[in-house]
Amino acid sequence: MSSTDSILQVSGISLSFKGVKAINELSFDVRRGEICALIGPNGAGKSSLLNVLNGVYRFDAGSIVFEQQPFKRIDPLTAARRGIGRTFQNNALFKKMSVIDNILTGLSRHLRSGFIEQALNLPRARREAEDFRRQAQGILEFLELQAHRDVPVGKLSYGLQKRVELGRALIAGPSLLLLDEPMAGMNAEEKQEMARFIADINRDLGTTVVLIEHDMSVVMGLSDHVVVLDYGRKVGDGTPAEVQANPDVIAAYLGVVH
Ligand SMILES: Nc1ncnc2c1ncn2[C@@H]1O[C@H](COP(=O)(O)OP(=O)(O)OP(=O)(O)O)[C@@H](O)[C@H]1O
Repeated sequence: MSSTDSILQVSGISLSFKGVKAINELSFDVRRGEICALIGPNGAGKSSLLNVLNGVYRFDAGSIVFEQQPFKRIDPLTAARRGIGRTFQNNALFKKMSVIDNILTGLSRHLRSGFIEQALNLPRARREAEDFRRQAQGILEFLELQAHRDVPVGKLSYGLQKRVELGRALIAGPSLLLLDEPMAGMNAEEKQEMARFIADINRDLGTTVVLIEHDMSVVMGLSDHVVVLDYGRKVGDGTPAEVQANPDVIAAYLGVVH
């Protein structure tokens, strides 16, 4: 793979918490336009890795190149501005706010008008607000959430709430979308729907996706590329079929109940 094919190059990164190596000399590439799944037993370092990739944690060693630009001291705001979107394991939506207003919170980092302009509802702030609502409307349609537009998020089913969270990450137009267990806690039907939306985002919007998922049938059906972690180290990297046949991966999973 040439370097222009890859959107993300992780080279030899390590991260420790008081002597615990959460990530240990990890290297892998994510190809532009692919869906890459991160799998591995509990505590393998998957969430820590997503936290490194969107600037929540700072890695101790190694290097990361995103969109041909190195990043060392990136923070979540800069990561978002550079095109890295993220959802979390436990969603952090505003339960009393409507679906559309929750989705709009995903744009607050992109405001061009200042606080005073917004408070006084000056023309630039007004135009910006209209622009943002149009974008949110587009996301609602894409994720088939129009019927729930004005409903407080807390009144929606769990599966729909997770879809709103996806919309909130999507409205900022990320080129790389990091999803931390997007199907956790869902029933089979909700999982299938979420998998369909992730595939649609990837195909129709061209968004590269890196996701953490425990359900192997979802991973195998949805991803182009699978990276397997165990104790912070990479133990497998390839297509779903390659990874499934890898003896090290089988060993890492033996006896592990997910
Ligand atoms: N903020 C933190 N402080 C201290 N230790 C941490 C912190 N975050 C993660 N760890 C440790 O780093 C290791 C990797 O944890 P991490 O949550 O990244 O694993 P994971 O693969 O995402 O697990 P899970 O599937 O359970 O979410 C674990 O030993 C964990 O206890």
